[in-house]
Amino acid sequence: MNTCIAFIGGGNMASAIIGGLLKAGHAAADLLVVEPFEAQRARLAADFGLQPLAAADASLQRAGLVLWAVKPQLFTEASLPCRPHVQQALQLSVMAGIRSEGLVAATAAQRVVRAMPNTPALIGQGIAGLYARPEVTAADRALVEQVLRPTGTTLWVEREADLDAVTALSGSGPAYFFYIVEAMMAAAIEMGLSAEQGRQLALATCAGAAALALQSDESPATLRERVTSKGGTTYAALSSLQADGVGAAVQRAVLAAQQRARELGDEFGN
Ligand SMILES: NC(=O)C1=CN([C@@H]2O[C@H](COP(=O)(O)OP(=O)(O)OC[C@H]3O[C@@H](n4cnc5c(N)ncnc54)[C@H](OP(=O)(O)O)[C@@H]3O)[C@@H](O)[C@H]2O)C=CC1
Ligand SMILES: O=C(O)[C@@H]1CCC=N1
Repeated sequence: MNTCIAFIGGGNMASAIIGGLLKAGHAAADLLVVEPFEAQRARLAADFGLQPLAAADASLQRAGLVLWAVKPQLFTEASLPCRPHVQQALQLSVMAGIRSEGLVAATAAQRVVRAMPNTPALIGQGIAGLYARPEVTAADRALVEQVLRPTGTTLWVEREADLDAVTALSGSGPAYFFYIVEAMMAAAIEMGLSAEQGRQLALATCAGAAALALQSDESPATLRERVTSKGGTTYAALSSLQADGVGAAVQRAVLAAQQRARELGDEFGN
């Protein structure tokens, strides 16, 4: 891929994608980054050998793809100085909640793809939901897939509103998982294991369970039943989870994230 890519915002998500692109052989000279925060520019220079710009300038016109990775709250401010330079490029946004109409309005570009990645992208094991506006070509879609491939897998959705569900499920999802692991670790300590033993046992169990579910033809419900001996320990734990309404609470939590994604869209996304 010899497209020049400009990143607007060089934080966590941008760094995950930049790291993947460089590993996949993309030339550093064909990566531009606009990053106003000096310490972050220094980090990008040290980690990737890049020379980020402190502010947008005409060099952005080299970019065939502009990747938006600032916080949604800062999008309007970040887009103003970029607007004169990016109209011809394909726009790829990873910002939660900024709708594609808002991207068209702010950049005056027509070809806009929204992506919702997640933090396992940092180790190439992310999953990103993707939505393309009708003006986006098949070649544009292929380029987006190529850019995100080093960060993990991708999944296209047909309706833009579905990205709010993707955000709630897989975008924020790693945090739900860490929350459960934290609770398992706290229980380990309560039962007299060390924090490190608890961490190892909880994480290896979760990683193994996820790998098993991914490889198996059986549903997660069937796999759960296989762990659960009649009158045994798992049954005791699952009964406690059920009595505490944990399943319903998780569903409500995911819907709360979807609602927040919609609100961000209403606030910032046009
Ligand atoms: N973290 C996650 O799990 C996920 C995040 N996202 C989305 O990715 C986007 C980035 O998130 P994340 O990487 O975590 O955030 P970060 O805060 O790490 O990165 C954003 C970067 O943009 C910089 N920035 C601020 N203002 C401007 C500007 N005017 N022009 C250019 N750059 C600017 C920030 O600098 P400074 O620090 O000085 O403000 C910061 O370095 C968000 O929109 C988020 O919704 C999507 C999926 C998952
Ligand atoms: O919390 C957030 O808003 C972002 C979007 C998905 C993950 N982090």
